[in-house]
Amino acid sequence: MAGAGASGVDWLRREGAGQQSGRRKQLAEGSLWRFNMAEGAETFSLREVLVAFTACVSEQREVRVDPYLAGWKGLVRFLNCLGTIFSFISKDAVTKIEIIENYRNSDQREKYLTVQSMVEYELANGLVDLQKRSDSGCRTLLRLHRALHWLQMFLEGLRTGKDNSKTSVICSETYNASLANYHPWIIRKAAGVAFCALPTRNTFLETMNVGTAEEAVAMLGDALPYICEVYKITEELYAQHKLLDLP
Ligand SMILES: CCCCCCCCCCCCC/C=C/[C@@H](O)[C@H](COP(=O)(O)O)NC(=O)CCCCCCCCCCCCCCC
Repeated sequence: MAGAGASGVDWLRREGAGQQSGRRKQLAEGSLWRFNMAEGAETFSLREVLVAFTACVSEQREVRVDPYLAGWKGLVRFLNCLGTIFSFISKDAVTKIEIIENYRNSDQREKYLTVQSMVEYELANGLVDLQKRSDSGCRTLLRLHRALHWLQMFLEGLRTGKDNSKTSVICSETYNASLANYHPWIIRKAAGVAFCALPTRNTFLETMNVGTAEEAVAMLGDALPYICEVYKITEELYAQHKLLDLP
């Protein structure tokens, strides 16, 4: 993939974005993700999150659900480290992650192995409500998918920002340009207040537990193309099936 690995940081190739290694096959099957997530409970490392997203896209360009959820779980852990002011956001993300995880643990788990198989299965079986809010996998994942767009822009803003830039400004600008369009006034207001509690860019990058701010920036540069790819494939799939406006 263009861009990935170009900076000479080889953690991505080692960890998941390289060839179809034995470990990647395990990742594809999902077992390792569930194991890791149970083990890794309290700590946060950006590396773990980014590795999860780099392992999402299969050779057939399908988006694997388990690493997708593992990536989000890691982000939620990070959000929890930032303080209770963010709990209303992490609670919502957890609810959505759990809805999809429950499908992955149900009798129909194989149908939810990839986003493509989930869409096909739910549409073919009339499980997607086009008129009103439901707990379908398609509708739930769409909320995370929209948030992934924000994440992509936010991480890019952090990566390219100046040393002394304000994380709160990067966060609110990217939020206003993406996710805010789907949120009512009250949520936008609460989010705006929470953003004010964010530390400066360099402190924020150091909180990611991957070394210095420069090392975190290099890692973001390596991983972002993979996050963009996950977003793009999902966006195209949802557009093709006219699912982008699910209530
Ligand atoms: C770094 C600071 C993180 C700021 C997070 C920015 C995103 C702000 C999202 C505000 C969401 C507020 C909570 C409620 C949302 C729901 O109304 C709304 C609609 O749901 P519904 O249709 O079921 O009613 N839900 C959503 O849009 C899904 C939101 C999911 C947000 C997950 C955000 C996780 C953020 C992780 C941050 C990690 C920072 C990156 C570091 C490497």
